Amino acid sequence: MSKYQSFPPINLPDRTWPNNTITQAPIWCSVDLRDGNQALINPMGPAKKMELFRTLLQIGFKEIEVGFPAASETDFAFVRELIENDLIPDDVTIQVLTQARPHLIERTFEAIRGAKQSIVHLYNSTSVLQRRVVFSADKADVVKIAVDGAKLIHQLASNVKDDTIRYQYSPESFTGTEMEFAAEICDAVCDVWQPTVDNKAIMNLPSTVELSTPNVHADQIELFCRLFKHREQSIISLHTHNDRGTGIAASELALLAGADRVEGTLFGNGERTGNLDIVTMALNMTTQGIDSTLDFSNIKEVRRVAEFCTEIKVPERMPYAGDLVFTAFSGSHQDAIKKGYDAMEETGQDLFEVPYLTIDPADIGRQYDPVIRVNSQSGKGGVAFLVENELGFRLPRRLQVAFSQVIQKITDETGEEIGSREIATKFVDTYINPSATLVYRSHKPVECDKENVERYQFEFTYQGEDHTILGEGNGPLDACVHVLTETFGLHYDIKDYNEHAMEAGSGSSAAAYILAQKPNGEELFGAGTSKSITKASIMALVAAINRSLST
Ligand SMILES: CC(=O)SCCNC(=O)CCNC(=O)[C@H](O)C(C)(C)COP(=O)(O)OP(=O)(O)OC[C@H]1O[C@@H](n2cnc3c(N)ncnc32)[C@H](O)[C@@H]1OP(=O)(O)O
Ligand SMILES: CC(C)C(=O)C(=O)O
Repeated sequence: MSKYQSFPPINLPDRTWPNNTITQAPIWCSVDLRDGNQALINPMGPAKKMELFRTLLQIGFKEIEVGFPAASETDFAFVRELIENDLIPDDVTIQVLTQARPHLIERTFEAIRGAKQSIVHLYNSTSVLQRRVVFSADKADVVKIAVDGAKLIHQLASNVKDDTIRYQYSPESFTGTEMEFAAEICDAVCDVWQPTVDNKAIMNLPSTVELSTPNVHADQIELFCRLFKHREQSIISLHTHNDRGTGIAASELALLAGADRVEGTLFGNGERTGNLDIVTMALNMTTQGIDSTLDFSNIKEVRRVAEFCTEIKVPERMPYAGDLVFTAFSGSHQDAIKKGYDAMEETGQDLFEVPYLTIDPADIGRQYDPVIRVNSQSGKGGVAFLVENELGFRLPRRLQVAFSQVIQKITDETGEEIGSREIATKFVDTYINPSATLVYRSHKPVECDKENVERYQFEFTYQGEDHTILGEGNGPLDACVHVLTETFGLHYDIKDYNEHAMEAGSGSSAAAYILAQKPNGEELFGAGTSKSITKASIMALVAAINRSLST
């Protein structure tokens, strides 16, 4: 016999879940303060618990498992503090976990005394393996543990006035349990609790350990729902762990299979490989146009609190929240992202359609500017994107190509990433303010009696000497070209010209780009920016000439 064996498939040829789609958010329950906390090297103290609780409220959780109060004094005191200081909003229900042992159940009820509404969460393990090696119990013994626990809970709850207590049962290690037995034990618990359609019990079906592919998990949920007699009177809840790295997929498919509720934690903290990551699952819904009901519009703050409370860092590649997930280094990605943003701006469309991005980073409080970073693997698109972001210049295509070669040379030499500020500075130094032999001071129109000819008076400083010169042409730029050729012997033709208005607030109203050509065929770009488009274009021409003079 080999050391490992494959997980047996579920015999469900008429499964329906593959034809379903997720159309609405489930009921979410955060278990950060319980399952998340019990898995920490340093479990949270009261202050951290309170900070995390407040953050969970801000995110919008309406059900929060606040601890295992019978297991620890810290948890007990925390639950008391929430209740006694009236810190639980009216629309939020706290949940507390207990084993099916009388002294623990009794202590749990002491903890929740006075709560406006609470969920008492009873669990015992039901899997084949745990029955054999942990409890040395047969099925009947395991059902008895659950039923005895359920009876005591029912009895203690009936002493609490106003019916403020709801019931939850978890056949822990559900995924390693025979589905017939899981349904049998849940039905036995429900026979005690007598849930109704208006007052449902929660049946939480934990993938305590993730044992199979997500489709098998979905089969298990669908089959359970068929076998379970109290389906109509129950909320079916999921609690996936991530041992195979597919906890989110398992929960998503299990929603298709009929589940109503999902337990999980922020960024997937929890035992071993962690619980289901609610942030990712919720934002996956957002990207499908579904209102997740949770607010992650400031994901950086959620991450800060989670990292502080758990002392665990969110990895760089973590969906939505990781430092690098809105960053494209490679050229073709950068090019496509830039084109995507440009196309959206041009069409003014609402639908977010940018290649390589599933969500608008701004929707979760992240910024556009780190979307693209540049290293030796980058191309013109990324460089141009950053120049536009930093300076507002929309470079013509040929200038994008030319400038990306300038940057490529730097990144090849250093072997490192180059920041957007550094790129912007390089652009300005190269194309706007190269070292100046020729300085443009001013120009103004003067009278001219020739037909179709304009005359201008220019002021230049050339090689340190000031000059006031008259020039003629079909416009100021043409007149300038003539003046520079005739007065200083600077013979340049204008091969290409582009201009655009700058974004409001940039301080300049226009940008101009000129590709100037020397008689020997050499071509040089220059750029200029000014409130006057004419000035911007003369400055661009002068910048191109200065570049040629300095090489
Ligand atoms: C999958 C999950 O995450 S479940 C939640 C797990 N969380 C925790 O365990 C964190 C807090 N736990 C604790 O502080 C402790 O385990 C306590 C206080 C709950 C119990 O402590 P102890 O009484 O020392 O028992 P211990 O932790 O060793 O538990 C094992 C005993 O509980 C029994 N047991 C375990 N789970 C259950 C259950 N759900 N219902 C009834 N009995 C149970 C076991 O059979 C075993 O009994 P035995 O000692 O007669 O063999
Ligand atoms: C108590 C249950 C829900 C649990 O934490 C698990 O099975 O992982």
